[in-house]
Amino acid sequence: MKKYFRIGLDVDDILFSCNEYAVELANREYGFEPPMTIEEIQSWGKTGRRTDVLLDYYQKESFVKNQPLLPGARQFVEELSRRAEVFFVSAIPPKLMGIREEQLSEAFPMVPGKNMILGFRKELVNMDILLDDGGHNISSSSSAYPVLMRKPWNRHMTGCISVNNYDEFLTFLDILMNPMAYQCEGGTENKVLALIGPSGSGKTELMGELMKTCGAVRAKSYTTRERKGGEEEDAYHFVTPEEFFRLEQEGAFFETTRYAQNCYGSMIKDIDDVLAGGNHAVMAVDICGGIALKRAYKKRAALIFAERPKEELISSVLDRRCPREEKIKRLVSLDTELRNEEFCDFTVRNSEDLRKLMTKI
Ligand SMILES: Nc1ncnc2c1ncn2[C@@H]1O[C@H](COP(=O)(O)OP(=O)(O)OP(=O)(O)O)[C@@H](O)[C@H]1O
Ligand SMILES: Nc1nc2c(ncn2[C@@H]2O[C@H](COP(=O)(O)O)[C@@H](O)[C@H]2O)c(=O)[nH]1
Repeated sequence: MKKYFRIGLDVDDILFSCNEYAVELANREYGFEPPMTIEEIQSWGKTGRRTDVLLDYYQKESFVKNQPLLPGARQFVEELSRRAEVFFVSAIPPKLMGIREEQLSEAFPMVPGKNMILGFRKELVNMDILLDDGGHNISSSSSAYPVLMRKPWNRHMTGCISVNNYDEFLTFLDILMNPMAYQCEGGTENKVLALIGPSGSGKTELMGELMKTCGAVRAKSYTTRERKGGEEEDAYHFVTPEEFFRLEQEGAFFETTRYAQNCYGSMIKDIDDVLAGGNHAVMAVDICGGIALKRAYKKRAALIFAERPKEELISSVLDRRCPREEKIKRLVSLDTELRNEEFCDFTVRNSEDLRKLMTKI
């Protein structure tokens, strides 16, 4: 069967451990006290911090030769190869390209050598989907769907399609390849109504409307962000970053995301309790939350895109009572988020549209 999708996979920290392995070697070589952790890696290139020593490892032959294969990487590539044509897209210095080629052929014999694209100009690579952990590679990608693999060093990335692991990526691929299996339709069953859209698009307003007019009940999520001026006290469970990370470590969340440098997460029990109580569950999520909801609830999840003219979105963010830095991040991600409409089941412009939609579903 012809495989229609071309998927480009970054290699470092997608298939082989890179930053984590370098941190391990650096701690051994330099005896850092306290030991260096991957949480300290906050961006690419030299930063004037102790993590700069890591950059030397990436140039070493012995480093590339010994990078450990990440758990599940082989099965992931095998699975992808069954569904699509897989390419490796790896930024590697020219002198190390031969070693990378050997490393990839040995670990992934199912991918032909001609599908290795090695070099630093990733922005020229035009795949259907690119999976990469480098925020700069995602922002500059010419691929149709750049997907970010969430790692500590790309937490600043906002509004883009991102996944936390191989399973989430496979779900995203499935949604693209079999959209009809996920398309929300009418029926009597209560739904999970997920409002999606850029900052200021009216998600909170529409959520209030759904609660008032359709008896929908909000599944409240968790966030580490500060309550914004004028926001209701129970808009979220407002928690400290420490509390959020504790819950995350305990596996309490069924999905989490990062937005404008803050953490957000929701719990499946909160949604299921609303459904079990005989109501529609409603929540506002970013596109990553939308994908996670489709993974869990398939057709029962209605992704509703809140559309609003761009000028109004900008004006709404400028008026938001929150730190200036946060406003900038929200504005920068507007265009990326507008593109996410294509993954939603429905688009609404106002409460009138929403009321009409609710009579259909
Ligand atoms: N269609 C609309 N027309 C005019 N004003 C609107 C519209 N939708 C929302 N607003 C106003 O814009 C502001 C932002 O709306 P809202 O908080 O609902 O957006 P949001 O998508 O939840 O934003 P964020 O993700 O930033 O929290 C609010 O003051 C709201 O009253
Ligand atoms: N994936 C998830 N996204 C969430 C969740 N709670 C909120 N959000 C989305 O984050 C951004 C920012 O929210 P804001 O209230 O600070 O404007 C927005 O797109 C929300 O819809 C969640 O639990 N999971």
